[in-house]
Amino acid sequence: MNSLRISQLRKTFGGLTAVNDLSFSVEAGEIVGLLGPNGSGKTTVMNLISGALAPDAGDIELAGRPIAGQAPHKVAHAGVARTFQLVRVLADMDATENVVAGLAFSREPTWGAQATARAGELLARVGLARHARTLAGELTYIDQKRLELARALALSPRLLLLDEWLAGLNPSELLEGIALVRSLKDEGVSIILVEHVMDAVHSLCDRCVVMNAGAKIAEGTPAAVLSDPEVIRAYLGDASA
Ligand SMILES: Nc1ncnc2c1ncn2[C@@H]1O[C@H](COP(=O)(O)OP(=O)(O)OP(=O)(O)O)[C@@H](O)[C@H]1O
Repeated sequence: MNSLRISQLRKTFGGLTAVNDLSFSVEAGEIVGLLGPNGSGKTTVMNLISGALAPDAGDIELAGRPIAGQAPHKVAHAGVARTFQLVRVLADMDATENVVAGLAFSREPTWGAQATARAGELLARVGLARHARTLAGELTYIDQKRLELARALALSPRLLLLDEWLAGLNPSELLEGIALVRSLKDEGVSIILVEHVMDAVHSLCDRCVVMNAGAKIAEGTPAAVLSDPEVIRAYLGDASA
């Protein structure tokens, strides 16, 4: 049971309410798109789920266990892994070592030859087999994104948080990326996708939650929410601001 339940989640920064009584859930093997204009609170929600930030109020439960306000390593052990909007890799270590570092922090840590072999499998999975010994800092931007995903998968996540992971890919890389994300869903991983690439949202998301100014303004299938007048107004208002 990989489901995530978020209820009445709230986070303020000084006088600004970045997340305003937000509630939604993600079922096992479901991909939920978290959408909204710039500054609507999406990354803050990801930070609250992963433990990078503690909420001011509200509950977050993963597979029935409360995780809100716990330290990031505890949340990771509970089964939450993430990629970042701005890629974070260990630049002076090679791709294999980056993934081995992830494996050391997983729920069932592995080291040595077993970890190296597992890292090789994960690198192959994300299309990086030929760069196993390339320094992470020397990888292209796209390959660093792949590496970050391999490291997230090293945690054997129940829930994967993808923050604009498909942004900046060329059309063929995008198709590969979409197929990869879909294969994770097929394995039962629950996924929250923060994404501005609408082709990806349409083809991957079972459901979308749309935020504006910290609050949920719509929830439903990609087609339904993206034709919702309030959603269109929120995006156009943002674009013309
Ligand atoms: N650490 C922080 N301190 C103060 N304000 C913050 C902090 N983090 C986010 N905010 C503010 O909270 C609001 C929501 O920001 P957030 O980054 O969550 O939005 P977003 O929807 O992810 O935006 P984008 O699509 O541009 O990444 C913004 O007004 C932002 O300036």
